[in-house]
Amino acid sequence: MAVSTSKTKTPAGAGQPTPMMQQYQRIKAEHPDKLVFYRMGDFYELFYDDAIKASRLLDITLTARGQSGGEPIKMAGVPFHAVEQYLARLVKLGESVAICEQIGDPNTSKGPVERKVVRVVTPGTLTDAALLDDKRENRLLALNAIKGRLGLAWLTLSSGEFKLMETEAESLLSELERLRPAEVLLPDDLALELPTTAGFAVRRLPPWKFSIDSAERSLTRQFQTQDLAGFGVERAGVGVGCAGALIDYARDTQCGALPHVTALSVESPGLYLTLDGATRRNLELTETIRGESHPTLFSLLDVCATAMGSRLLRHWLHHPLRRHGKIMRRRDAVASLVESVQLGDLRNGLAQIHDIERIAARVALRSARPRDLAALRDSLRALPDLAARVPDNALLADIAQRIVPPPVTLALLEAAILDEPAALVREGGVIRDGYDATLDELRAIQSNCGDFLLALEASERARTGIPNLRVEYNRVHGFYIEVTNGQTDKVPDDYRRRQTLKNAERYITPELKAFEDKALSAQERALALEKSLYDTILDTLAPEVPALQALAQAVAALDVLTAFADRAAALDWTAPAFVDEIRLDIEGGRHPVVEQQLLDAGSEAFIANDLRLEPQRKLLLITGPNMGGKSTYMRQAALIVLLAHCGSFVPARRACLGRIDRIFTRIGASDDLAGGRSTFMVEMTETANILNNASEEALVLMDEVGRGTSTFDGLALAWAIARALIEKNRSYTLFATHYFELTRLASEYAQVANVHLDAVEHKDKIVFLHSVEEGPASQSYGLQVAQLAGVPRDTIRQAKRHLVELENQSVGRQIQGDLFAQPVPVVAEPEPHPVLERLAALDPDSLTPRAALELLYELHRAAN
Ligand SMILES: Nc1ncnc2c1ncn2[C@@H]1O[C@H](COP(=O)(O)OP(=O)(O)OP(=O)(O)O)[C@@H](O)[C@H]1O
Repeated sequence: MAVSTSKTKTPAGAGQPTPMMQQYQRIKAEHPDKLVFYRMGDFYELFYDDAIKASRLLDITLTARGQSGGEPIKMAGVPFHAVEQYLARLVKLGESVAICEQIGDPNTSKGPVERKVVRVVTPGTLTDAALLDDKRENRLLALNAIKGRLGLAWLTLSSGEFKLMETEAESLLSELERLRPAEVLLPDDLALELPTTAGFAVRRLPPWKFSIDSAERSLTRQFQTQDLAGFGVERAGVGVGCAGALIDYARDTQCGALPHVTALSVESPGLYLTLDGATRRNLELTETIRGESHPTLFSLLDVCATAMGSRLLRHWLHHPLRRHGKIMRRRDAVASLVESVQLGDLRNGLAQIHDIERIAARVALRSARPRDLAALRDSLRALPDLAARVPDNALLADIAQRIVPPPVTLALLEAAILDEPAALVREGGVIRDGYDATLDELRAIQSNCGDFLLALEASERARTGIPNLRVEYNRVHGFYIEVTNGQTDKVPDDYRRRQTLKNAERYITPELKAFEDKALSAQERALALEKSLYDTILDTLAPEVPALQALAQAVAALDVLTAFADRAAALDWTAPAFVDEIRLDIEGGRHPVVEQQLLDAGSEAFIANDLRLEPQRKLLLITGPNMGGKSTYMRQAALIVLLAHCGSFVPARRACLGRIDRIFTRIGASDDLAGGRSTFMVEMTETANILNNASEEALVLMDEVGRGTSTFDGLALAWAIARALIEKNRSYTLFATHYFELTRLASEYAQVANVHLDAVEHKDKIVFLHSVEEGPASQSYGLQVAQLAGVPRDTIRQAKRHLVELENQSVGRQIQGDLFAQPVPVVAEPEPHPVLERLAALDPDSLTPRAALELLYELHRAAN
């Protein structure tokens, strides 16, 4: 727990606020929605409500100091040297912080030292290495919706990537899942509920910030262009408005320009396979359903040697390509890498490369530290060797061509920066000897210091006859001559006492004083000179930033392709083939993550399975016992398709993929309690999305749809949904179900086939075979699985008895058979109403008028 002990002026006195508090209030008024970290000496202090909030969020002590306007001033503080760790925590909690530094000189200023907000830290605009996750992009996103059109613009400040798109308003949630922003900006008059559990901070801005006019002004100013014609954004009006709001916001947070954000590009929706939010979650691409980072497809594949590679891999997994041409370029590059004898060396070479992308951004933002520049230099130096190892292939040759170090940058860094520079410029020890003559001279004065002191010591010993006299230096007292107490009577007249110790006296002489002045001023001047040389180096590097960013992208792509090759070789994956047809043909397919888990656990080997879908066989009804492997089989199909579309090899013996435009999944039960939707409601919302949007090129996975409601409702729904998928959507469909009745669809439709996962009973135990066979399953083994799970034997026995009763009843009534008799299912035969029974039984001709009237009253009573 940090306790503020700042000794600087306390805001004191009742009545009028002190000048310092007036200054604080002025600054706070400009940042009402942020926590203001107000620098006071060695602390950042927070006041009033900010202090209360920070003390709660950061668990720091809340104090009160002095009064302002008759009220005690609440205050909390954090030490300046630990500020990063507090910022990291606040930003994680979605807070934004304005950092207000002392920029005036406390010794010369009258009244409070001049202070200014020098940067604003918000969740979506982080660039500090200490606050960023190496393996994840940090995105700021702005969105708006006008007349059913959704505009989105997003910026990754740590790389300069700036994009926009326009799409239908319904895509909002899936786009948020795809882009995973850290912070979202939207107009404050937009009536839109964003998911509260999505892990991003939300900031509402005045609507005019999103206007096209304002956006054009901000964007042309940013890019220094006359208009936006060169960016191809004319047809994305809502998106342009978002881009404008976003760039203004990002500039404000950095309190200055963003020189590395040099272009804006439009992302067209048809570029990637569409994956909705549920699908991304269900397939556990980068996070498990429980939100953990392991085991996922990403954790299996991420053997990238650089952080840039890891981030690009994450991006590729969420953006599988659609066009076969581009995919095959990547796949062929992976194939050449798999074949290459240099693969190991390439990976070692990549491991030498630091995070050029983020360093370049810090250069642009002028926050690059000396060690960033040293790391940049070492990385650039390693590039030619890396490029030389790239095997011969079209895409790889393109990449190799782009990983050439910019010669001027490398030469400058090699000449200017020490091999291992100090962490901070103000400590000195950053600029290499020989880079600047004046700096060399100033440094020579300091390093000659030692010789001078030794010579002076010898001559003073000779002059005074004091053999143990010493000439020394310390930071507090400067230079001095030390004489032990027994010898002080020998001290000459020109010695002036500087300090008295217990056993010795320390003196200074005019000669030593003159040397001290020269040495200390040389040191100060050297530090100031290093600082200004460093600033000039940053200036010189700034125009190179776009080239460094392009270079970083190329290194990242090489890294991901190399990681794909490593995985392909290590995990025995094969290159997929692509055809321009409707077909999905997988031989010996495996689920990559489940397979690895089985391997890690040392259990039985994963059973590979085939899958064939084509226009004459478009829907597979998958039956089989619980735990049989239905979900695994379905998910592995989606993962193989997705991996293939990323350019990776796939876990199969052979795979041939036709045209696919989307992957939909309706898998597993998940309550969306925060969104106020029950399991069944989530299930039906996802199903509605599929039925409304899946085309014949979509891959649809339906896992036990209908199980969230009563048996008959569920069965009837599953039946109708399957028919819609066959007749209307005609998508590639895998439909797992426990409703055996659905297996009859195969006799009704030629495009439907039954497959099942097998199990056998062995000595009252069930053994899962995990192999997919043609035809429907013969039984469900539900009770055996329950027994396996440890349900008490008594309960299992009772269940068995009840099962027999149920089966007898259902045979007697033949209820489920009716479902398939007609296109419109009759779910259950209703019990005949007593009134109807009575009416059916009577003979109207035999009734008197009076008896008829009485009967009418009687029936009326019965009906009510
Ligand atoms: N092909 C396979 N080879 C080896 N083990 C497998 C295979 N498929 C599945 N398994 C194992 O069986 C477990 C259960 O598989 P899965 O969840 O796919 O079953 P399921 O049929 O969907 O069950 P439920 O109907 O209860 O949802 C997996 O966690 C995995 O350990």
